[in-house]
Order: sequence, then C-alpha cells, then structure tokens
Amino acid sequence: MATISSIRTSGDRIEIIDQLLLPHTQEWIEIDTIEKAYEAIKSMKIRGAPAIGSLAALSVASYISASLTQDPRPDFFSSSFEFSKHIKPLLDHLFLARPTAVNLGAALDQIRNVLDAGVESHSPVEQIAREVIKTGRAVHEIDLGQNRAMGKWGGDWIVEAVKKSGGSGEEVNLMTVCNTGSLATSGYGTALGVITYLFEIQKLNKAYFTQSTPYHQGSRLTALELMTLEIPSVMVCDSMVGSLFQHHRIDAIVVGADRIAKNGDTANKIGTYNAAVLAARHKIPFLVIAPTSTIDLNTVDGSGIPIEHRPPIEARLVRGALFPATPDANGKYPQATVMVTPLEMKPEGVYNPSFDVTPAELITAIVTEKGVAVKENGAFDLKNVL
Ligand SMILES: CSC[C@H]1O[C@H](OP(=O)(O)O)[C@H](O)[C@@H]1O
Repeated sequence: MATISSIRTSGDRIEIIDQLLLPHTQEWIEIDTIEKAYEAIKSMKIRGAPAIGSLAALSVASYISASLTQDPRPDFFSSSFEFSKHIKPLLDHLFLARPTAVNLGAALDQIRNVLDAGVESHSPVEQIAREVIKTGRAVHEIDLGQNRAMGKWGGDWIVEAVKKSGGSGEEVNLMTVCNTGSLATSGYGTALGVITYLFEIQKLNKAYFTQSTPYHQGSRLTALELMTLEIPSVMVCDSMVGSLFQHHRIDAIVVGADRIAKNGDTANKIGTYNAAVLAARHKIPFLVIAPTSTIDLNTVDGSGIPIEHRPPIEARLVRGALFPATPDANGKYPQATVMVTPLEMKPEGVYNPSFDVTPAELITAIVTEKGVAVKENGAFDLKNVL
C-alpha cells in the first residue's frame, strides 16, 4: 500500500516533508542543524508526538555524527565530561519546542541516559558519541514496528467487542480525531494504524475523521493519508460529532495520545474530550492507541499534564490552495493564507489550546504495542501494557 512519510534519512542527512504545505504541495526540507529541528517542531512543519520525538533524536545523532568527521574535531570531544556538557543543553533546548507530548522528552531522555552512563563509567568519548548516534537513530526505527503491533491489538479487540455486542465484526465503522498516520509517526500510525489494519484484513467499512485544529490537520493530513491508502473515509467538522453518533452506526472511536498519565487520563488533540463525552453518551467504545513511550508514570493524573496553547493568530488564519485550483507552470497549485476573523481581533480575544485531557473514566481501553489495557474495578493498571 502507498504511504507518505514525514522523515527520510540517508547517512547524516535528514529531510522532513513540510506538513504545513500538505496536501497541495510536497516539499522536503533539509534539517541540517539542531536549531532547524527545533524550529520545524515548534512551527508544526513536523507534527505528531512520535514523529517529533524521532526528529529530535535524529537531529542530535546527525549533529554528533557529522561533528565526529570534522578535522580537527570540535573541542567538546576533548573528554566525556565536556562532550556531555555540550550535548545536554541541546537536549534541553529541543525539549522546550513542544511541552505536551511526552515522546519528545522520552526520546531525549534516552540520549541523556547514554551520556550519563558513559561519563559515570569513564568510557572513551568516541564510544559515548557512537552510542548516542545509535540510540538517536533507533528511536525512529523502533516506532514503526510498534505501530504495526498496536494496529493489530486494537483492531482485533474492536472486532471482538463488536461481535460481543451482537454485530458481525465484518464491517466496522470507526471515527478518529486529528492525524495519527504515517506523517505523525515513523510509519503506519497509531489510531490510523488500527484503521489501516482493519482495512487490510477487510473488516473496515468506513473511517470517519474530524477536521481538527490547529491547522485543520484532519482535513489536510488525515484526508491525504486515507486517500493515499484508498481507505473509504468521510470527513466531519468537529461540531458534527454528536450528530454523527446520533445518525450513523459508529463501532468505536480510536484516537492517539500525546501523554497518558499514570491513572489513564489522556492528553490528545483538542476535540478529543468532546468526542469522548459524546461517545459515553452513545455507549460507543473509546480507545486510546499509543506506544508505551507516551505513558508518563511520573504524572499521576491529567491535572499534571502541561497543555500547550498555540499562538492566537493560528486560530484566525486558514491556509490552502486557491480555488478554483489551476496548476502553475511548474504543476504546483498556488496557495494562500487568509484571515477568517475580523482583522482587528485582539490576541486575548482568542482561546487556542492545542490539547485537551480526556479523563480515564471516559476511556474504554488503552492500546500499546504490548497489548490492551481495560479498567478493572473502574481503574486502569497500565503496568500490564508497559
Ligand atoms: C501519532 S498520535 C500522537 C498525537 O500527535 C498529535 O499531536 P500534534 O499533531 O499536535 O503534534 C496528536 O494530538 C496525535 O494524537
């Protein structure tokens, strides 16, 4: 099946597809500095919790790998202590790019741990550097396998749940929020991986997806991913979810996650909580699909999850292809950004959180690459899926 990826690498070279220009223009940007990685993550040229963790880790790996080949080598290779002292602030900086997704911090912490272990054991600096490179690159590679596993766990669980409630499980309808596909991960996707799996085993009837904010990533990115995969799909505006549940058979909601607290409270793209409340009202199973790196046992519940607010201007603008669409001489569709609010609107006149927190109470199951967790006596024990 055709897919679209967000990151491509060759040796030390990293490129990302500019997701702000999709679906109308496919433009690859080279990420040859850590600062460029930071800027791409912050501005959402790359997005999706696992994908931003991958890019951050890859950018550190490439920076070190390229520095190793310099002649003379930079001064920070003079000792393992100096090396760690130089790299750690770069990790701190990358971590600040987006605060909610725990995968970014988890990826950077893996590198931090390698540095600490290397300094503690007095390993030669070159050995530590090579270990960091290996670790940084592995973050990206491991993600893909995990997504396939989650797709199967989640998909099989949904089919069984539909059968238990009297359905055939042969024509499942799902709804999702945001974009959680190949573009948001190293490939296959999290919630979109479940949709893809059910499509592959011919048990999917239709995938519904919300437009989502910021940047309409559902209507731009999820739409593109589902069309590329040739999965039958229908877009709904976020405010139509209640109506959808009233008038159509939806067998389950599948969403990704940016951070799952110890008790199962889950931060995900804004609009997820609304969908969960409506799903509970309509008794539709609500599943969170995320790799174990998204589970943050240090955060006891959702009240401790930092919620990113995007710049107010982003909620006032829409970007897209000029319509009627006519390709220019290079075959590209001219795009424009337009303001939809009154021009005089003040920044304080806009509420623009990027995420909301869905309480565990509203979540039916949490699916990781290790399996499916359901509540026992009303509470999740996530140790079983870690
Ligand atoms: C691939 S699932 C993770 C998660 O990433 C998204 O965040 P963003 O697009 O803001 O980077 C979204 O909330 C997804 O569910």
